[in-house]
Amino acid sequence: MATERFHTPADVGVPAVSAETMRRVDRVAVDEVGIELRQMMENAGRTLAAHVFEVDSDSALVVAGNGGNGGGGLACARHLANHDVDVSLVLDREPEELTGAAAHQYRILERMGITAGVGSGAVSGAESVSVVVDALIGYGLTGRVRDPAAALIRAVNGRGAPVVSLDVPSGIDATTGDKLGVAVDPSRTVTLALPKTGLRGRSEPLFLADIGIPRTVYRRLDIEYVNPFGRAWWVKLAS
Ligand SMILES: NC(=O)C1=CN([C@@H]2O[C@H](COP(=O)(O)OP(=O)(O)OC[C@H]3O[C@@H](n4cnc5c(N)ncnc54)[C@H](O)[C@@H]3O)[C@@H](O)[C@H]2O)[C@@H](O)CC1
Ligand SMILES: [K+]
Repeated sequence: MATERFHTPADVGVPAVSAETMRRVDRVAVDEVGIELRQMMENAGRTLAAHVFEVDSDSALVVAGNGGNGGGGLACARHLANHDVDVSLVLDREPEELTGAAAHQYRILERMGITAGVGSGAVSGAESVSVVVDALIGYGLTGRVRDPAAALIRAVNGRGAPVVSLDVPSGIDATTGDKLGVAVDPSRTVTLALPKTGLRGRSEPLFLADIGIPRTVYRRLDIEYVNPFGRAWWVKLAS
């Protein structure tokens, strides 16, 4: 099967990958090349913050889950706060239940004096939100979206504020593009490293962020890759 490609404005073709292939890319980057997940996450969070600035930089609500997607969103929250954005935070679980990279990122925010609300009521009740960051679920979605994430997604859509989704809109299967029950309806999506096949044909603008994965990673996996970024840190993509 021919590789599906997205295209940059300069007409560079970028291969689209399934969740499974993306997971392999991440694994090779970490295990074979020695790039730590937190390094990539820092780049993801910073670029995501830059996109929030482009949409509106007054006040942001970051909605985060417990995986790598949530970790990127929490890193973004830190960058936003450092740049004087009024940040509020909502998690899909109690902070004590966070694990791994998400717990690490959250602990930093706590020490900065930023604490999270939990659940959909905290999304609906948050005051003055000019943009929402959707970092609930990325390519790690498994099966139909369950509560409390499902209720959080409905509450995010219900706010009517512009939404920036990290990697894939939460609730969309990264490989197939299927809505698994309920999904965030973003005003833009910032996907990481390579576009996911499930993002093909979506109506919101799509951007590809450079999270620092060198081409040797793609070469090791026989993924045909030409630098799509030029000298920039992100690029717009068309499918
Ligand atoms: N190179 C990398 O590995 C990087 C990955 N990053 C992000 O990490 C993501 C992948 O991370 P993970 O594999 O941890 O997975 P995700 O973070 O995509 O998904 C796991 C989260 O989704 C929830 N979830 C999954 N299925 C659900 C369902 N059916 N109903 C309700 N909740 C559900 C889990 O409870 C958990 O909170 C990517 O999409 C990307 O955004 C970034 O943080 C940067 C670096
Ligand atoms: K997301």
